[in-house]
Amino acid sequence: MSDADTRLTLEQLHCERDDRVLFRGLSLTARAGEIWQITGANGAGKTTLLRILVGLHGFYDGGRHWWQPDWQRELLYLGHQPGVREELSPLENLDYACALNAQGGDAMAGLKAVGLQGFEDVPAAHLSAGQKRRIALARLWLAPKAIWVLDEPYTAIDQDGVAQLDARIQQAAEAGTLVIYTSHHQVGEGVRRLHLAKGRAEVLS
Ligand SMILES: Nc1ncnc2c1ncn2[C@@H]1O[C@H](COP(=O)(O)OP(=O)(O)OP(=O)(O)O)[C@@H](O)[C@H]1O
Repeated sequence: MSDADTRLTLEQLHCERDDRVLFRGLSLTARAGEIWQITGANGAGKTTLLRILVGLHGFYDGGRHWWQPDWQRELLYLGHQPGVREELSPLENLDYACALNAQGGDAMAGLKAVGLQGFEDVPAAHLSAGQKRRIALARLWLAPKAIWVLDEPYTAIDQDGVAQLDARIQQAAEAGTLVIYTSHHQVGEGVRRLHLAKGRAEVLS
């Protein structure tokens, strides 16, 4: 691997919330084509770490991190909540998200890929939790981005959807995308693991 493959570097990151250390001394390098799963118990700091990485959690206590140049243009971030507007349809939600994030692609094809064909014009308020999550996930099937940061992407997704998402993540990584996600699922083969626990952050694989 060359330096050109480096997408993200963390150097001695340290974060406390409410006087509780979430992680300290967190250093790692994440490269193109790697898949990183962040694990840890509820409240361990997984969401906080992702929000720090994408610039949504401005205050933290030490260390630094930096991305490849132009990372914001290359970032596809899906937060802990599906982030859909209830009054809009899946198609409108996806168009809106793509416009906000400068992402192109065929929205209908994305919705079809996540099994929402036939629901494209139904207000999101009338959809199930899993279907709302699928609206957000449809972006993974649109124009490619070099960096995916996904907070609990498997939440509310059924077994077939989980298998499909696993395959999509693998496919993206094979095409060079760096994928970082949080999940309580078992860590898959070839996936690197960062575990947060009791103020410690350990790279386990
Ligand atoms: N809005 C907030 N204000 C203050 N502290 C918060 C806030 N949100 C979370 N925390 C604290 O930060 C810690 C880490 O929360 P975070 O959401 O990052 O955990 P997590 O590992 O993602 O948990 P989960 O698996 O439950 O999603 C928690 O212990 C919580 O007490």
